[in-house]
Amino acid sequence: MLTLQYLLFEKPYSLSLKFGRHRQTWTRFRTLLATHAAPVFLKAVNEASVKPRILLMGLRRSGKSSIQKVVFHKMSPNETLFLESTNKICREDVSNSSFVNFQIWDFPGQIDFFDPTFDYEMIFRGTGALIFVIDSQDDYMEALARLHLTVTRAYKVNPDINFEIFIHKVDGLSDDHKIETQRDIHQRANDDLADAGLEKIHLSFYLTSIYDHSIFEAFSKVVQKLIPQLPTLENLLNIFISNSGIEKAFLFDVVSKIYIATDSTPVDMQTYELCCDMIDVVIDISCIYGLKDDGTGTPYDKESMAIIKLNNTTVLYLKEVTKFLALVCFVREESFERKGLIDYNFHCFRKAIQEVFEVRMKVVRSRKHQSHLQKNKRPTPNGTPRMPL
Ligand SMILES: Nc1nc2c(ncn2[C@@H]2O[C@H](COP(=O)(O)OP(=O)(O)OP(=O)(O)O)[C@@H](O)[C@H]2O)c(=O)[nH]1
Repeated sequence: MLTLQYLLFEKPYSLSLKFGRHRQTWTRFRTLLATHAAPVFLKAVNEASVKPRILLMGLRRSGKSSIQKVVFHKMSPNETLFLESTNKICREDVSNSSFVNFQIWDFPGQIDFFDPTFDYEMIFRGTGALIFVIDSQDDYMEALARLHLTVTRAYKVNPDINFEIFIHKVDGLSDDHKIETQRDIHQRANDDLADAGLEKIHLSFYLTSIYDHSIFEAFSKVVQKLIPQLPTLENLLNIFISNSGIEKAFLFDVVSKIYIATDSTPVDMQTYELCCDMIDVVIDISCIYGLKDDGTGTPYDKESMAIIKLNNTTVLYLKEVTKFLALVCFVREESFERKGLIDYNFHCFRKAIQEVFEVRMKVVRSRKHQSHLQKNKRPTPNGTPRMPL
């Protein structure tokens, strides 16, 4: 066992790992904190008081409200057939966990940028990501024109926005047709930007459908770009898996099934789907057998953990990390024989995650306190000092 100590904002930050295979991890861990943690926290401090905003835009009936309902409200995809058209901007706070914390604004399809009552400058100024939904089963020429108008307007106001294009409803397309549609939309959207001299704007494209996990995966990637602690989380996961004989690990927001971080090995869709299914199984079984007789208690708490053995010598291992986060790992059967080692390293990993969060909260609290003091220092309009609250 080796204990690592590093001073972070004058707070001793320690992580003890039992090293299964590699013994030089402490150097990597120290480098991680030095290179990532400090700048990441400073960014978090600056942004902590403002919740990043995600806008859902696109033509009428492209599927915006359905996406929001399926991802964040557990609505079944078939029920979205009965959703009514949105006729005003709907805002919603998503504050599931310490890291997933943002606002989603669902826009009506017919929004008009030239309408003087629509203050798009104010809206785009505080936006982290703009998701533009294109219905791939429909003729998308009008959608592309609207995309161009939206992106150019938004970029002028706020060049830091992430532009995320969901080529949606791909469940109705064959595999070849999907690839062809994505290529065509990608080409046309970028050509339009190049014609306007705006080739520096980067658009990210995703093929999505509410009828499979693609919408959760795409949303995970959108949200990850807004989490300032992402590099720290990824590096902690890398250290954890390499010392525990784990093949792949995801840090999940249990409520939305968005994965907020994973290690640096590539993600494949099937692995992600298995993890989502496992979370569903755990929560469903907990809801039946995990609550008290009078129905009180929560289906997900400190004790939550699950092991599922697949028939291909792989083991799925789920453990609670915080009130809203779960770690889901893929382990080979032979590596899972050293479960004690995995559990010990997991314990250290969880502690590290909690400390990352605590430091952030501490700084947020002190900032709030300082701004409160400053507010009270300012004289009142008639010149008398303010009473301390
Ligand atoms: N096949 C398929 N249909 C979808 C998908 N997502 C949404 N839909 C359907 O598309 C229709 C329109 O969905 P909405 O979510 O109401 O669309 P919207 O963009 O919010 O529409 P407005 O509120 O009018 O702007 C509904 O009938 C949904 O069931 C998808 O991934 N695949």
